[in-house]
Amino acid sequence: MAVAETVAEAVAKTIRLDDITQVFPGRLGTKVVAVDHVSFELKSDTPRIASLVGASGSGKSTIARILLGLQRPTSGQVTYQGKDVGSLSRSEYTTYRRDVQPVFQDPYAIFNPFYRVDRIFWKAIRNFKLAHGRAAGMNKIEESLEAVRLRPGEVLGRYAHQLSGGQRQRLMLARVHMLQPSFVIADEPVSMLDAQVRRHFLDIMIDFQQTYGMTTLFITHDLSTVAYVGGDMMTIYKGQIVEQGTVKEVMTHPSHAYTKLLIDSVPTPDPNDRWKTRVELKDGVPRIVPIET
Ligand SMILES: Nc1ncnc2c1ncn2[C@@H]1O[C@H](COP(=O)(O)OP(=O)(O)OP(=O)(O)O)[C@@H](O)[C@H]1O
Repeated sequence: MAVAETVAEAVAKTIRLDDITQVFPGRLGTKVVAVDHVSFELKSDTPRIASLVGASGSGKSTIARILLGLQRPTSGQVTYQGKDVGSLSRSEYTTYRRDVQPVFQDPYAIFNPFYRVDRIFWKAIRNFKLAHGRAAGMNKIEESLEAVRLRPGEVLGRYAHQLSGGQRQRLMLARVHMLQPSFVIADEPVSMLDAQVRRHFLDIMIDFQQTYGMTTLFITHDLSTVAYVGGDMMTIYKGQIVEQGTVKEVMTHPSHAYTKLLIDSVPTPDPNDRWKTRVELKDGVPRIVPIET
C-alpha cells in the first residue's frame, strides 16, 4: 500500500476516556484506586505521540488496558468514534480492535512458545482479512518486516525464545505496520531494551507517526525517552493526571511537584550528583523534600 494512499484514505478517528475511575480490591478488604477520574482523548487527524509518564503503580498500565478494551473501568466511559466501546456492534468492535493496537513491554505474552513467530502475522492476516492467498500474505509480512528493518530470513520460521528482545519488539512493530492502526498503545515498550536498541525502536515509532499518521500513547517512567520522542506528555500521579502539555512546555516549566522531581531525577553521568530529593505526601498534597543522608 502506498504511503500517500494510507494517509489520504484515513478517516479522522477519536478515542476518548471520560472521567475514568478504576478501583481494584486490595488486601484485607481495602480498595486500590488505580485510576482516579481520568479524562483525555487521542485523535488521529493530527497524529501525535503523547507520553504518559509516572512511577510504578501510578495507574499507567491500567489505563492502557482500559483503552485496549481489556479492562472495563469501574466508572466513566471509553468512547471510540463517539460510541461507548462496551456497546459497539460486532463489526464496529472488529474495526476498533484493528484500529487500536498494543505494543507491550514483554512481547512474550503475545508469542505462543509452541508456535513460530510467523503465526502472529498470519493470525492478523486471517482475522482482519488483510490479504488473499499465501503469496499475497507473505508479501505483506515481508513488506512489514522490512518497514521495521528486520530481514525476513533472520526472523521467520523461528520461535520467540530464539530471537533477541529487540527483534521481538520490532516484530510487534511489524505487526502494527501490517495493521496500519490509527492508534498505538505502547506500554513501557523499551524498558527492557539496551540504549542502542531502544533508540532504534523509538525511531521506528516516530517514523510510524510521521509516515503513516499513527497517534501513539507512549507509556513510560523514563523522561529521557519522552524528551527523545517529543510531542505531548501527561504526568500521572497516584492515578490522576496532574499535568499535561507539550513535552517542551512541561519539561521547561513543570508545575507539579512530581513532574519536577521526575525531571530532577534524570540521571547525569556524575557519580557525585546523587538524587537529593523525594516526593512526600502531606495531607494528600505532594511536595518535594530533601532525602536525609
Ligand atoms: N488486577 C488487579 N487487581 C488488584 N490491583 C491491581 C490490579 N491491577 C493493578 N492493580 C493495582 O493498581 C495500581 C496501578 O497499577 P498499574 O499496573 O496500572 O500501574 P503502573 O503505573 O502501570 O505500574 P508499573 O509501571 O509498575 O507497571 C497498583 O497499585 C496495582 O497494584
